[in-house]
Amino acid sequence: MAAIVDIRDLRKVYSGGFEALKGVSLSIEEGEILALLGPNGAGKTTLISTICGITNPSSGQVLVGGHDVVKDYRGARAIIGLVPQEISLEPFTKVKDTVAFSRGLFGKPRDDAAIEKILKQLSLWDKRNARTVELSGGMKRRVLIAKALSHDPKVLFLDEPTAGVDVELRKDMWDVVAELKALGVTIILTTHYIEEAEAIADRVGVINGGQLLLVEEKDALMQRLGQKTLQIELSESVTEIPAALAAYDLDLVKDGSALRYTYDTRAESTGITRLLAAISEAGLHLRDLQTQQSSLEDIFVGLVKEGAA
Ligand SMILES: Nc1ncnc2c1ncn2[C@@H]1O[C@H](COP(=O)(O)OP(=O)(O)OP(=O)(O)O)[C@@H](O)[C@H]1O
Repeated sequence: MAAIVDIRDLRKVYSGGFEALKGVSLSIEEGEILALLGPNGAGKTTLISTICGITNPSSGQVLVGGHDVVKDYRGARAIIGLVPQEISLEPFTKVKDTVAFSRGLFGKPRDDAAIEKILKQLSLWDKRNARTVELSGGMKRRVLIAKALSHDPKVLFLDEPTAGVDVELRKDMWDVVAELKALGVTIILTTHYIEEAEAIADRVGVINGGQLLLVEEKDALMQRLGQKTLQIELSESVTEIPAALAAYDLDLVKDGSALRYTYDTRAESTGITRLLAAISEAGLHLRDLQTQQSSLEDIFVGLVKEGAA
């Protein structure tokens, strides 16, 4: 698959001197869903705004469909749909008119059939004559997506599409994203929620402090997030892991006074029962047990440490 978005060493220093992007490089394939995961202030919105040509980069380059977003803004913007974080709609305009107006802004000729198709895709057809002020929050978000799709973009950016949205509506939004992907739209979304990335993304990028810490296939990343450790404190320290326990993924920690077992919470069996029996059979006695779940936080910390090493 070809890259539809190509980001090369992108840096953004805001006028006050704050460096919000510190050299981000990333290629996004046509047809994929990429979730950019990161805490508040990580630089997600700055990255999306720069790709969409709303914020100018301090250095580096972004190509969308081969168009440079600075030198050929119109060419790039024509194939980009952007759903901003904030809901801002003309309250008294009808749904179908607000979507048709967005299409006009891109210089596209009026096309009632195209607007009908988009409204039907987003389950808004029944509401086409409603004024946006009359809609629920979830419907308003759908209207924003319809507006972003009105000029038939190839790439859709969703900036925190489910921030402050309840669980049911969030799932609804995930279905919408899946349907758009099925239509061949490339989707880049930002989120704070790991479960959101898990539910819909093909790849996940983790961004923090203006740096892209990793970009990985979702399945591989989630496997790491699903790992848990069990720390087995021993009554008496050992100098090495007994040969009888070689089959288990164990590390000797705390100067031999504890064993650390790493397991996958998603596996059918964690192997803990067998491990504890094997430890007992090997003649070791337990003093205490502790479990710890690896979290995105751990991954951040691990990555930041690796970066600093
Ligand atoms: N116009 C601006 N001028 C100066 N600093 C800014 C500006 N916009 C954003 N920043 C700073 O850049 C950093 C990244 O902000 P950005 O909005 O990109 O983060 P984010 O990851 O989208 O966060 P959130 O999840 O809170 O939306 C923040 O520290 C923010 O305060």
